[in-house]
Amino acid sequence: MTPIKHALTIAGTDPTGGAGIQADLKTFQELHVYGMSVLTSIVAQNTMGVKDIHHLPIDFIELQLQSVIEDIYPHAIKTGMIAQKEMMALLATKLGSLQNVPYICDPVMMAKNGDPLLEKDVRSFLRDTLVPLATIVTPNIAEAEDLIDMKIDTLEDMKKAAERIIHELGAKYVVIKGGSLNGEATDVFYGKSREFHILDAPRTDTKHTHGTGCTFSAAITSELAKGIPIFEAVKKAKQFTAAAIAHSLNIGHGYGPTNHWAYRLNASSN
Ligand SMILES: Nc1ncnc2c1ncn2[C@@H]1O[C@H](COP(=O)(O)OP(=O)(O)O)[C@@H](O)[C@H]1O
Ligand SMILES: Cc1ncc(COP(=O)(O)O)c(N)n1
Repeated sequence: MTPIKHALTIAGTDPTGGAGIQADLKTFQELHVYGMSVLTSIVAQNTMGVKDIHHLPIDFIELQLQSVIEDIYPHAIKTGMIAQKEMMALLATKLGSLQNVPYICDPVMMAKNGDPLLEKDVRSFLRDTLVPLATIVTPNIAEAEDLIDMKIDTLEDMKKAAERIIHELGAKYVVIKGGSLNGEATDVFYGKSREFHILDAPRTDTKHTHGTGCTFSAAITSELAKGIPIFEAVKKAKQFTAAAIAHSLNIGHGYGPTNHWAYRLNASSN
């Protein structure tokens, strides 16, 4: 029997189930990894936007993390919405002390409608604390622009930004997600081997992309938990997310959620 792999997400919540912790757990389950979660912030949000955010006390985040680690040791860990400097400092200490656990840093900054999940003044702290520890960091265009303070309009810009994220900020690998640029849905993968890989998928003409970034990074986390090599993990995550967007559910009144079970249905019909 294949041994069970466990993945942990440390992130904020989305009560409508499309993004944040909820999207991560659905993705882990679909990719046959046992999912665990540590909550950082409880977010009153839906597909239309963010109404309010309640941050959990630092001691309580630490206690949740300790409760998981001492009992069911994760094979991979991702962070999503980490909104306060104190949270970043705690997680940098804790994640820095874990040996050989792949760490996927999704530098979440805002919801799909543009509402902030992370205030501007703490973004540089994220860049300096968590990003350098990452096995892979997964910014979208706006997040990459923020991390290295440069405008990104073209594929060439994405490649330059990827180089700077690796060589200046210190993550091992990066995938910059091009979902918000025009044309195909093109992402750029780059890392310590200094090779670029361009990941293309046809763009689905839809506004229902709430939670795509969370889903993508959670899928990478699942594959790394299974011990899959990093570029293979990113390719699988791209396919998983593309299927989830292509078969999005058309529910809610704003930027609707993706379909986390679409990849499974596609796979079983092939
Ligand atoms: N309309 C779309 N059609 C197909 N793929 C998409 C679309 N929008 C985003 N993607 C893909 O979904 C993944 C998540 O990207 P993106 O939506 O840019 O992240 P975020 O949610 O962090 O803004 C990337 O692989 C991106 O290329
Ligand atoms: C708690 C939380 N985390 C992240 C996102 C962004 O999601 P995405 O960029 O995947 O649409 C969100 N809306 N809420």
